[in-house]
Amino acid sequence: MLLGVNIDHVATLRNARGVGYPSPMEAALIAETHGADLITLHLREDRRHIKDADVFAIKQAIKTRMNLEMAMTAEMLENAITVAPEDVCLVPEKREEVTTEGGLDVLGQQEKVADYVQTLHDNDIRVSLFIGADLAQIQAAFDVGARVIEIHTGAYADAPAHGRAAELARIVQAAEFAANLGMTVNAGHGLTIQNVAPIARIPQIVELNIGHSLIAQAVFLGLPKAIEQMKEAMFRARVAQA
Ligand SMILES: CC(=O)[C@@H](O)[C@H](O)COP(=O)(O)O
Ligand SMILES: NCC(=O)COP(=O)(O)O
Repeated sequence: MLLGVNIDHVATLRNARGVGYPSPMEAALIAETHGADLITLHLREDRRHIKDADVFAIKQAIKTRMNLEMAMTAEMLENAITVAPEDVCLVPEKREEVTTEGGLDVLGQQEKVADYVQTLHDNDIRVSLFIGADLAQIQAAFDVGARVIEIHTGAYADAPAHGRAAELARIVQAAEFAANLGMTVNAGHGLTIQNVAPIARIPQIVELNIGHSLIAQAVFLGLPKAIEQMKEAMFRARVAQA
């Protein structure tokens, strides 16, 4: 199981004072040196954390691969084609949101999503759609040509203890459904060292993208240790499940 380290919130800390540190570039290089299988970053329309210069510079510097998260806008599409990351993950964005609240509504905009998927594929960029654990949305993702999805685990992560099992069951069913379609299944959002194991035990999920909680842990433990702890938790869960 692969770990994508999302470095958005290194940029949040940097931007708090408008200085050049902590550097998202340095975080990306440390992360991939200490176990990250890929680097994920979300270039939001409002640039509240990651900036355009971060994306261009990090793409040149990393040795693993870049998973660039972006909204479906002409500006972001042009950026993606110029930067040419290995992966683009299309995510919904609302200016007023604190974080990504829901999955992409593929069903309600199939033609538009299909156009973005095709254009990115034509530029040799693999496309993942960030969607909720919703079978109709997964089918729509397949129908518009996407062969990778990232299941939004926020509802699971935010669920109260008595509601978590139901959210987990939805993710298990969604992962099985997507894998049966031949899709690559990733997952992410709100995952922590405390809640990651049940998600890591889902055999069809091949990659987790984790950012906020990992960077938070890094404040106290350092980034290498935080990554090591997360990979250990994922590995133990996987082995226990086997
Ligand atoms: C798409 C997703 O779940 C994460 O990448 C999240 O968007 C991180 O960025 P924010 O914390 O700014 O929402
Ligand atoms: N797509 C999920 C991601 O990249 C990281 O989300 P989070 O761990 O910051 O909530």
